[in-house]
Amino acid sequence: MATAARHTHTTTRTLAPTSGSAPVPPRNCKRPRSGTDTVTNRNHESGPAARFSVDIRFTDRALVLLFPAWIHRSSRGHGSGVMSDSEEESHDRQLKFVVIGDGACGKTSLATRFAQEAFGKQYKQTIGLDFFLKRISLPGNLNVTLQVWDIGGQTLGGKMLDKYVYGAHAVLLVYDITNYQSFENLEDWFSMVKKANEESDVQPVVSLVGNKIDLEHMRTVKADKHQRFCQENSLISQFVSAKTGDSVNLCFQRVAADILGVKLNKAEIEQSQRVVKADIVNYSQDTVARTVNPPRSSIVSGVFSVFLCASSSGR
Ligand SMILES: Nc1nc2c(ncn2[C@@H]2O[C@H](COP(=O)(O)OP(=O)(O)OP(=O)(O)O)[C@@H](O)[C@H]2O)c(=O)[nH]1
Repeated sequence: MATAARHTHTTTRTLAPTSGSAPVPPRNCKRPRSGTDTVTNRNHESGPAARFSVDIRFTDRALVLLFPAWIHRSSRGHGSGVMSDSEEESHDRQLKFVVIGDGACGKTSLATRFAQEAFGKQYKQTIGLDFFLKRISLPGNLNVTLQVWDIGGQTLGGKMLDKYVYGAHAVLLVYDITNYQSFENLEDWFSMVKKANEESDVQPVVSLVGNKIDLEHMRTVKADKHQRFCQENSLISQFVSAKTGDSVNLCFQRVAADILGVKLNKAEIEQSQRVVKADIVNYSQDTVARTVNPPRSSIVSGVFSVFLCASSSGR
């Protein structure tokens, strides 16, 4: 992750529990502000433990989130702030996972299922960026904390997207298996990933993730199309359901294991394929807004105000 660059600014923001409202943009957007602001982040647990400060560092190329040390060592994501002495002493490796793909393909649901073991039927568009933390264990007593950056589907073509992606250890390219357009648009998302990391020494491990496999009967993207895309681009192939939890943990574990050169055995793979029984619902096309990305020229990118400010000062 890049930390040194010509123009480096640091500011601190306090991430507060959920309420669903978007952050208020600062009045002067010429430069990143320093000091502490309160950002309302809908994906964070409520309660005092969910409140913590994050240093945000802007560089020419990247946006870097610096989490407080206790979060790095905490065993649960999103601020379960109670630690034992032994936890205090351990220090995990952190990996940055960026989750991208069209709006409504299920990125937030995937991250929420993974980090919080929860699923919401209602669609709430992610504005800009949201993030989650979760510690996982890999074979060989290897603990690793995953920073999951959930990028709003409307950011494609926006100014900040390459900064979010730069320096990622892993990129999950997510599409909805019932929505062909969301698969087709992955070409654009993938091109952006390659461009963003052109000058980076480390290239991310990229995985193609077909989500909503609980809706197999509505599939419009054939599995062989998915496999071909993986073969042509050397991607890790995965199918998941954020709704049922099918293969969600495995999805993150496989990629983390690949990055760290760890082999998962059959028992570990089977254990990670835990499925939650879900009701079969009549999945009406009208009930879920399909915000497939429009042509590039008409994209309006909405991001946290602080990130827009960084954009205008970083170049
Ligand atoms: N049936 C089914 N529905 C899902 C699944 N994953 C997500 N959804 C639904 O799809 C809708 C969109 O999910 P989100 O996770 O908000 O999508 P997103 O990709 O984060 O969307 P943006 O914030 O616009 O980028 C929601 O109504 C979810 O409940 C899944 O695995 N199966």
